[in-house]
Amino acid sequence: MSLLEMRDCDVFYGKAQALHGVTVTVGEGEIVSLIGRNGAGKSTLIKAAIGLLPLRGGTRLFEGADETGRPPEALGRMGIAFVPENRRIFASLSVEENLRIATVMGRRGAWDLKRIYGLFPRLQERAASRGDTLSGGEQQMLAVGRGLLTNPRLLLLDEPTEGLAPLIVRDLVAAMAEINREGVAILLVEQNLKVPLQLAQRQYVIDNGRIQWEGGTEALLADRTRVEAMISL
Ligand SMILES: Nc1ncnc2c1ncn2[C@@H]1O[C@H](COP(=O)(O)OP(=O)(O)OP(=O)(O)O)[C@@H](O)[C@H]1O
Repeated sequence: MSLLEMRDCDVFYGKAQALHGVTVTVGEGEIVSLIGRNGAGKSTLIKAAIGLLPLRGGTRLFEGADETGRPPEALGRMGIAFVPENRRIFASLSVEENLRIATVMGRRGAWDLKRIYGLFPRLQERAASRGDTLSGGEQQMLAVGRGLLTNPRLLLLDEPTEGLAPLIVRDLVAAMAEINREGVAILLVEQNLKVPLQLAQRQYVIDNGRIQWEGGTEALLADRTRVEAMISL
């Protein structure tokens, strides 16, 4: 049974249809990528998955239970954490304060402050620094750390490596692999194949609001030229 299943989803903005019968599943403990260029429908799917946008057709299932109408407020209890593209860091709070307020949301479990600092030593070094003094990479680490402190079973990451230097991306990729080894499933949204090919077991390519390609990572490598054409700008 899938942890998350978005089945045959239709989503509209007013009269404009942004998703057409999209099906995406994430199994327990899996890393799955959703890849597509600007405007392909990635954010729309994530917003529908967390209940911010209603489905006009289709269903949203979590562990097989129909959660189609569940509001985003229920996410933490369902065991889903969402790390948005803009990272949502509190600028005037310190790193540690940003982390501590996340612990009041969601569920109690194995992820605590000490383990977040173990995963991202850089955050411990910067524990007393204000959110608005962090580099892009540090902000992303903090955003992921905050998500983990809700002890999710599924982490939704919207373009986590966008605009970051290669060395920082390498650290984040290692951290995501470690998070997954601890049993957390990840839905990774990206605009290119680089990180998905390193991390994910299964891949979906979306364009024009439709899933255009899906398969395992080996199959993606074999079909790389065709897939690159689907996501090039
Ligand atoms: N609030 C909105 N109102 C109307 N149309 C929207 C709205 N948000 C997105 N769209 C449209 O829906 C389609 C899908 O957009 P979406 O933001 O999901 O793409 P995306 O793949 O996430 O792109 P990006 O990488 O830029 O975030 C696009 O055609 C976009 O113009």
